[in-house]
Amino acid sequence: MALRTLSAKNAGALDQELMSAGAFSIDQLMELAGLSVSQAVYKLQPISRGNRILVACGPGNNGGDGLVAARHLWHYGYKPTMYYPKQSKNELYQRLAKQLKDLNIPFTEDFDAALKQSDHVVDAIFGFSFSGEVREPFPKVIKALRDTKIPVLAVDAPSSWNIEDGPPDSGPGKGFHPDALISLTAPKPLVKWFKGRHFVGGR
Ligand SMILES: NC(=O)C1=CN([C@@H]2O[C@H](COP(=O)(O)OP(=O)(O)OC[C@H]3O[C@@H](n4cnc5c(N)ncnc54)[C@H](O)[C@@H]3O)[C@@H](O)[C@H]2O)[C@@H](O)CC1
Ligand SMILES: [K+]
Repeated sequence: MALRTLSAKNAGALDQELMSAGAFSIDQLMELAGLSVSQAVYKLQPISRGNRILVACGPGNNGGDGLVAARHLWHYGYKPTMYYPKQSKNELYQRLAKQLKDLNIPFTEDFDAALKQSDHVVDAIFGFSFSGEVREPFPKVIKALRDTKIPVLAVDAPSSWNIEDGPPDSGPGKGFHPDALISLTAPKPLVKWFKGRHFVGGR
């Protein structure tokens, strides 16, 4: 089936439209996005085959989706661990992080050590607003995601991929092909290069 895709610009415009004419709030959209991410993990990684989920969160809304997903995963019975090195001062993310801390979900600064003790990883580092070269502290994280044998679910985009042109030719993301992808609202043009299992979720 041919998939219709939304460019980064149009995906941003659609979010704006949902939050104006559509009367949705950002919290609501993020909650639906994160819920979908948690449901994709539930399908990909039955709890009986390992419940340790490492959730890598970036500084923007893609990271926010990861924060929401982790809370739902905890309630399903998984054991999430958070890697969230660039924590935003934005009130929405602070509330989401507090909700996780109140559940005693651990936050780690050592991504490599946490990866070794995980059964599945959620890549919620960058979504449709990623551009340019990957900046610190994320290059080593992207490399670890590229090299690990542990299955990776990418949220909205494999982090470091160009939203329109797909996998990068150089840099830490060269050769990074996650096992699964969940597109939010609608797939982005990069899905043309994606070969793994694909879900669509969110509003
Ligand atoms: N349509 C939907 O259903 C929704 C989408 N949401 C999510 O929001 C995402 C887009 O969120 P944002 O626009 O906040 O942006 P992103 O989360 O994609 O990334 C922006 C952040 O990454 C940083 N960044 C960008 N390029 C970088 C680089 N090269 N190196 C290091 N840091 C870099 C920026 O400084 C910014 O902090 C979507 O992909 C999706 O995951 C939801 O949270 C809300 C609902
Ligand atoms: K991502």
